[in-house]
Amino acid sequence: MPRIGVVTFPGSLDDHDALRAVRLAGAEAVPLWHGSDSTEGVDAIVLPGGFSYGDYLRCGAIARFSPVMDTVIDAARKGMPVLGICNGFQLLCEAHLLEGAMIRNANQQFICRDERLRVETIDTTWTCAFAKGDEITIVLKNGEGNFQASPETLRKLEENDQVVFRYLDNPNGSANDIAGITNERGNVVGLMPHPEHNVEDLTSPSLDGQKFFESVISFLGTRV
Ligand SMILES: NC(=O)CC[C@H](N)C(=O)O
Repeated sequence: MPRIGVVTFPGSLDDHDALRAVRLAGAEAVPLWHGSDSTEGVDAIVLPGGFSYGDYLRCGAIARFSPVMDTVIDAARKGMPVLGICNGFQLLCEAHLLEGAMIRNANQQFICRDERLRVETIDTTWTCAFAKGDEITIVLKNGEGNFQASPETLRKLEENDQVVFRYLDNPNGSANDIAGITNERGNVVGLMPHPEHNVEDLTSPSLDGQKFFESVISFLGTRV
């Protein structure tokens, strides 16, 4: 059974939902602590949503220096699947595992609502169970979800097929309607909406989040 770690930082909020989503998808969920420099031999890592270090400086700017991040960065560079959800996506940008940065939502408000997204590429470890062009519903909830990057970086992301999700109805001013991106290798994915909240009928209008976790489990199963 694949082992998927979820890191808890001071101020993480959605680590328990991420652990539950991993378990429901059929993998072993391994809690990881930000202060440890070990990732306990896991096969993949989720950086969850929340308010690490109270969002001081910029969201994710302090958590990026947690001891565990050196190990996460090293593993990601060697190809380990890493998923950053919301605060986790902000953290991946701060750690330079993904390009671009998040600023305040264009309306200066915290936005919490279901979002329609289009899956733009399935060539990643976290989206291979989708079909290209799938339209899915995933909940969004953040204050700094407005993705921005230089014109050169945006061009590169588009040309290399590194835009993974786009908003159908851009809620926050993100450049090119970008809701999520990947690195060149396709093993590191970050997105602002929260797939771990869309895995159960009881609490969600869609189960579209399940496929993120099924994707990585199927990817890990094909790897020797
Ligand atoms: N849901 C989250 O992960 C929130 C991320 C961050 N604290 C923000 O408000 O933008």
